[in-house]
Amino acid sequence: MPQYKVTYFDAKWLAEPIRLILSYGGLEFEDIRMKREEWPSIKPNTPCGQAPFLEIEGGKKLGQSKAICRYLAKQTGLLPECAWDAARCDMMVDYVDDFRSPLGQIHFEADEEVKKVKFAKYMEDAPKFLDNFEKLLKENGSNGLLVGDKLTWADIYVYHVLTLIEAVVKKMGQSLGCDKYPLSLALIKKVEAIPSIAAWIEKRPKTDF
Ligand SMILES: N[C@@H](CCC(=O)N[C@@H](CS)C(=O)NCC(=O)O)C(=O)O
Repeated sequence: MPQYKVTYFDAKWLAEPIRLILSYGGLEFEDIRMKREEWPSIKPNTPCGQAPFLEIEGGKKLGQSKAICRYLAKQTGLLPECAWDAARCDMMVDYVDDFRSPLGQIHFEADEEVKKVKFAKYMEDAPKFLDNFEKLLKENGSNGLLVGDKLTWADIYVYHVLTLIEAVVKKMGQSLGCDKYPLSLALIKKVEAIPSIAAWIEKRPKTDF
C-alpha cells in the first residue's frame, strides 16, 4: 500500500512536479486522476478546496502544490539545507510560475479573438523570461543546475514548467525555440536523463498538458 496519494485531474499542470519529485525519490504513490464530475464531492474534503492535494499515511492531507513539493523535496534530499539556497530555489520556482500563469489563462480562454491577442503578447514577453533563465543558469556556473552543484526541487519544477509551456505553445502552432537557449536546454536534458525521472515519464499516463 503506497505511503502517499496524489489527487488531481488527468493532467500534468500543477500536479506533475509532485509526481516527478516522488518518482525521483523512489517514493511509491497512488496517482489518483479524478474525473471532472467527481470533483464536487471531493472538494469539500480537501484542505484548500483545490487540487492537487497530497495524502500521507494516517490520513493527513496537504494542499498547495508548492508546499507539497517542498515537503517532498525535504524527504528526497532535494531541498537545500542552506537557507539562502532554499530561498534561491523558491525564487526560481516563483519566477517560472510568473512565466506559466498567464498561459494557463490563455489556454482556457473561450473567446478565440481575445485568445489570439493575449497569446501574441505572451509570445512577445517569452524571450524576457528565457533570457533571464539563461542568465541565472550562467551565474550558477553553467552546470545544468539552477542552484549550487546538486540537483534541487527547483530544477525539477522549472524543467516541468518549461516543457509544459512548450507543449501548450506548440499546440497553438508556435515554439519557444528552446534550442536558442542552450543552458535551459541543458537543464531540461539533465532532468529528463535521471533514470527514475525517465522511468516515470515513460510509464505515466499520456496527456498533452
Ligand atoms: N495555488 C494552488 C492552485 C490550485 C488550483 O487552482 N487548482 C485548480 C486546478 S489547476 C482547482 O482546484 N480547480 C478547481 C476548483 O477550484 O474548484 C496550487 O498551487 O495548488
